Amino acid sequence: MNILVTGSKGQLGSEIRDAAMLDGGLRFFFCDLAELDITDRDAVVRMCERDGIDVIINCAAYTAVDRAEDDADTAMRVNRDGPGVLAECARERGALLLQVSTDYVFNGESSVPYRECDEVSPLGVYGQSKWEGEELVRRSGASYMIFRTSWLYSAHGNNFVKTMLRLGAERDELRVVFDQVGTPCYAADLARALMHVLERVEPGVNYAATYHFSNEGVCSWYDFAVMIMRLGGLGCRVVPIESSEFPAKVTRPHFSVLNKGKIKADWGVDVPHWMDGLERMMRAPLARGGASRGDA
Ligand SMILES: NC(=O)C1=CN([C@@H]2O[C@H](COP(=O)(O)OP(=O)(O)OC[C@H]3O[C@@H](n4cnc5c(N)ncnc54)[C@H](OP(=O)(O)O)[C@@H]3O)[C@@H](O)[C@H]2O)C=CC1
Ligand SMILES: Cc1cn([C@H]2C[C@H](O)[C@@H](COP(=O)(O)OP(=O)(O)O[C@H]3O[C@@H](C)C(=O)[C@@H](O)[C@H]3O)O2)c(=O)[nH]c1=O
Repeated sequence: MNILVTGSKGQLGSEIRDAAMLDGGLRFFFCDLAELDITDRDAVVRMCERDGIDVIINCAAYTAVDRAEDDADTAMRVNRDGPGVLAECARERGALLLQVSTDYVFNGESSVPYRECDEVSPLGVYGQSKWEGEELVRRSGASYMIFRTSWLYSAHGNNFVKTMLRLGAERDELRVVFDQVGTPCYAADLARALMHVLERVEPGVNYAATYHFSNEGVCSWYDFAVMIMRLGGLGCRVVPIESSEFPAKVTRPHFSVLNKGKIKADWGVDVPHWMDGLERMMRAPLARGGASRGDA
């Protein structure tokens, strides 16, 4: 099976690359923006033909949540139009598309973990663009699976954990919101789940499914920050604040925990607890800085 990974130098793409090294059965082709812009239809078709691609894993995205409010055109182009291009190409060649999406498609008004069939109502441009990307994939006629995840972090690239480790080493005190509740997801665990599914897909089956995947458990960004400081051995005090006290362009959902029952039932995917994921990430050589393309 020949697998194209787009946006391969981001957090998830990098973790898939690491996971792929341990898996001999699948043949991967990794491309980031410099090699393949997912919005460039001709380039996507050419590359898929050249490499005989059977599966596309789309890790390319515009992930700057606040910046997207002022740069909606780019966010929409990458997060909506890009998956549309990939889905069309997948349909034409009978390939399978794995699209990655977000908990930010929900408005956070629920008090129980979101299921795949729950109504979406994004609060900002980023969430809206990801939802519209999902819809283009669903309507394309391609064989697809959409994986919504949340609060992704990795030793590769930039994310909340690395920001907390950096700021925690510089400051005595950090103020972090306690009224946004969700579940962090170690990108290595999502990468492993995607590999697990890929190893079990059956040729010729037309998949059309949406799944939720993050780590197990529930916490606020405040709880997450406290645990990061503790595991990082940092003395920085973390002060809980309300979202209104942390200036941001866009409102984040107050509750965006995902229910992962469906992916566990359909594929037998193993889901580690978020604290377990965080412990493993902190042991990775790049966790506290070091050279990673995403850190530039
Ligand atoms: N980060 C998070 O907290 C969460 C992410 N997700 C979703 O998970 C997926 C993976 O996210 P993550 O790994 O964090 O993303 P990153 O932002 O780490 O990586 C995205 C990659 O896509 C590249 N890219 C941007 N535009 C294009 C384009 N037009 N064509 C090809 N590549 C492009 C980026 O390049 P460059 O850096 O040069 O722009 C970057 O290398 C995304 O779909 C995201 O929406 C879901 C929930 C949480
Ligand atoms: C740095 C910092 C952030 N915060 C808040 C801001 C925000 O509400 C929350 C998390 O900060 P971030 O900037 O990481 O948040 P954000 O960019 O909203 O993270 C999101 O990214 C996109 C791509 C997703 O798909 C989501 O699942 C989610 O991971 O913590 C503090 O309260 N104090 C701080 O010192």
